[in-house]
Amino acid sequence: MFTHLILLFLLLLLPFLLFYLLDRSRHFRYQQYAAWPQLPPSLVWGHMKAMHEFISRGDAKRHIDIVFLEIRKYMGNPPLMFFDLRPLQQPLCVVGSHEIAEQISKSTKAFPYSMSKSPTMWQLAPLLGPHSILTAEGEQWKALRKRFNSGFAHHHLMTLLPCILDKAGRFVEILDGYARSGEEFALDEPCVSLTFDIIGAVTMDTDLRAQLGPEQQSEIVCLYRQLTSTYQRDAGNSIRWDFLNLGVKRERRALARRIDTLITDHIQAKFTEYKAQSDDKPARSILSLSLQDVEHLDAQVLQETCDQLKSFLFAGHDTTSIVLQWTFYELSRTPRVLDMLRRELDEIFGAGTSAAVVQEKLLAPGGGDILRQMSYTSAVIKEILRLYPPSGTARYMPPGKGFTVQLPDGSPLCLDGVIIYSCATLVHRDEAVYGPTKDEFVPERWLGDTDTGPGLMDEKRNGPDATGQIPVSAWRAFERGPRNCIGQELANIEARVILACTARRFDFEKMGQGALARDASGEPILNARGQYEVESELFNTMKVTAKPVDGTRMKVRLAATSG
Ligand code: HEM
Repeated sequence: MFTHLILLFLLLLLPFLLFYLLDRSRHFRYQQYAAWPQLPPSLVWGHMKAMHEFISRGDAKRHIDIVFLEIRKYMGNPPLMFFDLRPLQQPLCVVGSHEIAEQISKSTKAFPYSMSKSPTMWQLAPLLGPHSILTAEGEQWKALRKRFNSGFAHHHLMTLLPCILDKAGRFVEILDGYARSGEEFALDEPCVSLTFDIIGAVTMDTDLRAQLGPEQQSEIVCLYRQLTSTYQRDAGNSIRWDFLNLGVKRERRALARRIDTLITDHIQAKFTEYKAQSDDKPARSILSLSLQDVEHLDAQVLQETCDQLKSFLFAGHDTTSIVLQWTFYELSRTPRVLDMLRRELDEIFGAGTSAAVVQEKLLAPGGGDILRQMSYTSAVIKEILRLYPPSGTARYMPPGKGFTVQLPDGSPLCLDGVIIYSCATLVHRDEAVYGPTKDEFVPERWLGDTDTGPGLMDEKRNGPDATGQIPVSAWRAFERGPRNCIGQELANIEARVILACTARRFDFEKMGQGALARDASGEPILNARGQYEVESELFNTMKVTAKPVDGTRMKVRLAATSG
């Protein structure tokens, strides 16, 4: 009898419960973020269904940034877009206006280190380590940045030029081999190996031997490659399901532990070596600089240093290899730019195109200044990073912090409680800033302004583009503010050196996706913008960062001018 009464009571309660849930859902879906620009939400699916529809309109492997570009256009170019992905993910706001992106990244009195990083970055903990500079906050982050800043300063990196040139020389040999054999290959592989070798030498003071192939490369490289591949299994998907896959999590933890052991052993050996070294022959790597003031290598310093080396390996190899791949591709289909670039390199380095010629010039007294003279080369790199930024930044402020930005129409918007994705791809392709050529490869737009550093925070230049100049905050491939990229100078030096060694020596030809279209006589078709037409567009896919979808399949030949 009593049980019946309870059942009856529950039955009577059910409509109220349903009404309450419906009311809450309505609030979540329709009212809570009603002021934010968004696609029409569905009561059940939020924006998941609408997003899925956009994704299905093209190749499902395209990077989510490309889908965001399409949604922004559909929505009439709002400065930011809200996506309700609850309950699968927290609400997401994608920012495409440089004025708002700048407010998110800059230091203010209330938020000196800018908005906090997003908790979604914890997915990368096995790759970066739990104490990574990329995810650290507050004073802990500040101390790490201080400890490593001097290692990434220009004058220190210039002392590492011989080692960068040495690795670039090996890269040229590998491409020479492909040119001789004429075989098709994925350019991603030699580019990643090259940047692995450079980052290993520059930061860890070790030869990772990544360019020597699978048999000879260091175990760290093999394990790191295995670990990154666990993040690429659902490449292209915007909603990541691997958080539900406990097997993948276990695999990542096991790989991360083995990498940690190798790196901590390496740090201990180097520490002993540095302490035994005489002061007149100091080691030059970023690791040695960071251990300079360390008297005793306790467990905490060891783990912290290990996490930073892992973070440098991750952040420092993938991004730069992407820049190289897109640069070689765009050069292969833009003869005007290739010609200008080669002319600049001829003027600076003379007629010979071998890596040895470049090495000799750059290592001669005053050689470092040559890198500064490479203005067209720098404009090419800056333009590639505008069109194909490998990553953006994801931030989050818990509810109640009061992190408020001003929208372009002057109204305030509190960003608390929402994952904020400041999307460099959207900012870099904003028609209001870059005009009708926003999607075109035009390095000339940067001539006279090839700097990729923080730039001056001039209010006028950050405001609407009244002067015709591109506002400094509208180029943010390395992000801006206190959490900007610590390795940007290294990336710039690497890219310039590698282009100096290769751009005149090789002609690349894209195979498959992005291959040149040809007329009836087999000649490539030059369009009005000075670019060869392609059969299908090459595009980025999500592989932790944004990478060309097919690994950039290429053939390479020795250029007619090479000698
Ligand atoms: C073209 C190459 C590169 C690009 C486009 C790039 C881009 C970026 C971006 C967008 C961020 C901000 C990430 C965020 O907010 O979550 C960042 C941070 C960072 N990058 Fe790079 N990066 C490049 C090369 C490098 C290199 C060569 C290194 C060398 C170690 C490096 C190390 C780092 C580190 C440690 C941070 C975190 C800085 C901090 O929070 O204090 N990056 N990078």
